[in-house]
Amino acid sequence: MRILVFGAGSLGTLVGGLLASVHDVTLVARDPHAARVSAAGLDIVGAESAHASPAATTAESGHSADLALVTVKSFDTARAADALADCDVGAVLSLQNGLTEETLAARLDDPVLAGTATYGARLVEPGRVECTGVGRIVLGALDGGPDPLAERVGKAFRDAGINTLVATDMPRRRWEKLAVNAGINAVTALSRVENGALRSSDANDLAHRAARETARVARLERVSLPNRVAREAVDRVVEKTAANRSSMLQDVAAEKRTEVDAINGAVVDIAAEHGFEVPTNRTLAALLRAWERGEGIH
Ligand SMILES: NC(=O)C1=CN([C@@H]2O[C@H](COP(=O)(O)OP(=O)(O)OC[C@H]3O[C@@H](n4cnc5c(N)ncnc54)[C@H](O)[C@@H]3O)[C@@H](O)[C@H]2O)C=CC1
Ligand SMILES: CC(C)(CO)C(=O)C(=O)O
Repeated sequence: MRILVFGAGSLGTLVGGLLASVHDVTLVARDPHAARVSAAGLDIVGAESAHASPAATTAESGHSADLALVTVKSFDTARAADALADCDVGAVLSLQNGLTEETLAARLDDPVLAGTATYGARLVEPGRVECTGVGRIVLGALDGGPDPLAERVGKAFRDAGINTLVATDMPRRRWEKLAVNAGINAVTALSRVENGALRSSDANDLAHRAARETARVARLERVSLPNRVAREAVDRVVEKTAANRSSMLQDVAAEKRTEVDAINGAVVDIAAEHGFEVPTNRTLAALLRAWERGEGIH
């Protein structure tokens, strides 16, 4: 399969590097990473280890591929979609956090698949990515149900040794992941604690409230996600990732823009479309945006 990875930073470089063992992969990245991969290939270290030699470029458009993976941060999705509109791709798959597939689907005529990733990745330096945890890619039709295209993409991932599940219930899975991220990411980022601190602190209640509100909005969107399931998902992920610093906490610590708009912000916006108020998500989003503005992050 010819695969374009749009936005090869941490996750895109790891997944693209693994896919390159059996597929024809091109990374769209920024220099000096793109130049380094073009010249000397890339090293995957940590929980996975390999040397891979995908093509790499800084050119955003004009590509042709069977599949485009979108791995930019959620706030760069619209720009990625506009660049992909000038590429000839058979399908698009997002592995991002937050609700980004709608942005892609609204701007592209190509079929858009939904995906989630629990692999951990960190770009250590140009040309070198660390796999900080072997997780799983889950992908499937954006609206749910069986999908031959998703099956083909899933097989291509598995052929490259990537732990992959093709799911027929992506709407529920996306909203459950959104509930987890809405609860854990914003609360840990604002209180500057590891995920495990949510086991016992007052912040635990805040995370549960954000997740329950997200479940309520999912149901308004006709996605079956009971409050209890969303709350238990938060508790399960807190237990499994107790020692982790959430991606949003890492962004705040590095004084980088967060993905709050595609997580808590998306919950607020979709709730508003239904005339529904989500005060916990609204407050969390407002605090994070106030921090971003205060830091001068755009
Ligand atoms: N890193 C991880 O372990 C995981 C990340 N994710 C999600 O995956 C997404 C990506 O995360 P990371 O890889 O950590 O972010 P990252 O910031 O390391 O990578 C994104 C890359 O896209 C590049 N990019 C953005 N616009 C571009 C453009 N127009 N042309 C070329 N390159 C462009 C950036 O330069 C950056 O290197 C996020 O939504 C994140 O939440 C999900 C699961 C795990
Ligand atoms: C699951 C969780 C909360 C793990 O830290 C995550 O997805 C993130 O940090 O973005």
